Amino acid sequence: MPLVAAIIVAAGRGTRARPHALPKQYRPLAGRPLVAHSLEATLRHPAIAKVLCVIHPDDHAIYEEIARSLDHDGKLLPAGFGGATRQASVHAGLEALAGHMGRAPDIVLVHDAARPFLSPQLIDRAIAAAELYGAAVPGLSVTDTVKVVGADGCVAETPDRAMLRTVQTPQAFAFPALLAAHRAAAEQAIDGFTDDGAIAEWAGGTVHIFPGEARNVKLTTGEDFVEAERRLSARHDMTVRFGIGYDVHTFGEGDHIMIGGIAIAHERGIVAHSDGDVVLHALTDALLGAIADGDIGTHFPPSDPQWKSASSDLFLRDARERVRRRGGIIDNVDVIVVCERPRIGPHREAIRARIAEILAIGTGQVSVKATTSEGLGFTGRREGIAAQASATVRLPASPEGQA
Ligand SMILES: Nc1ccn([C@@H]2O[C@H](COP(=O)(O)OP(=O)(O)OP(=O)(O)O)[C@@H](O)[C@H]2O)c(=O)n1
Ligand SMILES: C[C@](O)(CO)[C@H](O)COP(=O)(O)O
Repeated sequence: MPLVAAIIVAAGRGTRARPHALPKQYRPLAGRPLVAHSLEATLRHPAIAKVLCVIHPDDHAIYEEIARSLDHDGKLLPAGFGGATRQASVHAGLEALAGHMGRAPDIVLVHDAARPFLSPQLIDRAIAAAELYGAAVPGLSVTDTVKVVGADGCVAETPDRAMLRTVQTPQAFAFPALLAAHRAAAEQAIDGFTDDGAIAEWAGGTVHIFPGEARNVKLTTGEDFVEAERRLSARHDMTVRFGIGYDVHTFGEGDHIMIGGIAIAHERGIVAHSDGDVVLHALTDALLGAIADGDIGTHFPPSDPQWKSASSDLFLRDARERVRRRGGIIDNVDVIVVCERPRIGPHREAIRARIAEILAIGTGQVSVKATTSEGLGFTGRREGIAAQASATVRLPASPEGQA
């Protein structure tokens, strides 16, 4: 059995997918950052022993959070830092693999973080082709007629489309040969290869083509994200689930309170075992309700000292992961805060952004509202604060999703 490693290249800036607050590989797709889809596909594949993601140094914190959320049994290696071009990023990944793995892999797959629809069958074909040929890329026949256009903007040539293929990733190679080709290109300062097949070819190798998959598209523009979301939401094997949550905390000593993961200055603090964030607690219960998985107290008992003063984003992240492990997608969450003071309006956008970040969804999927209780009851008497939340989740209609 060959030792197989995969490199996921995720160090680009996603300029063609802008404007968006995040580089495209961290932008949510079906409730998960884009890069998490490719990472999961490779981590789950039994023939791949190690996975290494190449990231931009500026993205270290966001990537580490995603890496922590993945089940990988030690299969995910520490991230490598990429370069200014895709070629430089792949080279950095190959060098990192050579350094991190006691025994260098026999075969390496190089895959774009921007291709989230990577199937196990395509990985199987890539590994088989690399074993057989040493260098192989997935290709699709061209169904449109392709023109070569001259500098004058007019057609210069119409190549025979039977000879043309569009190529995708994962591209698969004998590891030593691809590393040597990248090193040779770097030594000669030859840059600008847009795929690894081209580097292998430049180094004198023969590159084979195996069948790619039409669904294995690369998300390059904002429209590609819209289309990918549409494809995923058009799945008929998902069922819509709805959950609610409610939480109350008493005001006590202190000078701030946590609301939706944001510290807000206030003349009172909160009495609680954790940080007492009613918004994150209500949202946690809403998500757990949607998947019928108990409540926040079931998973984080207040009697357990380890949750003393815990930051409540931990609870919400746990609920998010429970949804994900069932193959679920968070469609939207809505929360209403009930208090006379502090005023929530000035903090609303910060709270929405923080919740969206914790849940790895878009801010457009997060609603935050507030009301007073007109002086009535415990909130009216300013003795405490309450929050109600709802969540809509889609779960696979399969037994695993419903279990
Ligand atoms: N310096 C770079 C450039 C690209 N990539 C990765 O290569 C893959 C394919 O590149 P592309 O889709 O072009 O991504 P970007 O370079 O980020 O996009 P753009 O060209 O629009 O900026 C992506 O997963 C991207 O993160 C990389 O690791 N390092
Ligand atoms: C590697 C690749 O995905 C194969 O089609 C493609 O060449 C990457 O190009 P990009 O400009 O870096 O997106």
